[in-house]
Amino acid sequence: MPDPVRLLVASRNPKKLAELRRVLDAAAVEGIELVGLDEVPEYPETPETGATFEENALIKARDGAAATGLACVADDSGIAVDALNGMPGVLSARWSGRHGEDEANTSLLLAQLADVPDERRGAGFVSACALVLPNGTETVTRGEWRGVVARERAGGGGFGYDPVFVPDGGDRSAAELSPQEKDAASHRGIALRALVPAIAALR
Ligand SMILES: O=P(O)(O)OP(=O)(O)OP(=O)(O)OC[C@H]1O[C@@H](n2cnc3c(O)ncnc32)[C@H](O)[C@@H]1O
Ligand SMILES: [Mg+2]
Repeated sequence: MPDPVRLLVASRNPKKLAELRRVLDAAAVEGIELVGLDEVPEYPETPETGATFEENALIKARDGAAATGLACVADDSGIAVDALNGMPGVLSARWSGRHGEDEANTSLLLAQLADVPDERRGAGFVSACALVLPNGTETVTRGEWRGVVARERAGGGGFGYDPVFVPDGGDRSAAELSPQEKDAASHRGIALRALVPAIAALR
């Protein structure tokens, strides 16, 4: 058996990282070893200031591939709310001002939508996943998960806006789904599964 190909999974969000690993593991691509950012020397990271999810995912994956010489996969994601003309979008992680403050971000979104009636609370989680190879080859995929923004939080699973996002076709929030249920339907699950053929081709 040849040595496994090492694939860097570039995310600083432990809960998102766990989802990335779960979906890639479930795809059971043999001969690929997933490597986390804590297993490679630290490298400077370009700010995620792209105008689109695709640009930001590429920023993260290009940094990882260039710094380590490994193939690198990265996700950039967020929630696009219809009544806010697609915002927070690429600003989802820092909607309340600071990067990664889930509680404050969710509270602000609920407050902004307080007067929006039930029939206009549609939203979509969006994920762009990028795979960048050391030779410069780039592949980007996208997934979307439609639902509505609830009026209050429910559930303790997931992360980010999950407690206030109720996916279409059910009445539970994303934070009330099992990890497997979330992976099967989610934006990131869709985008990552679309990337699997390109990952399998690394071997
Ligand atoms: O950039 P990395 O290090 O991967 O981790 P991050 O958490 O900063 O991730 P993003 O920059 O892509 O920001 C995505 C934000 O969108 C939200 N988000 C994305 N996917 C989500 C999901 O599945 N459930 C809930 N919120 C999600 C969440 O608030 C994240 O902070
Ligand atoms: Mg980020």
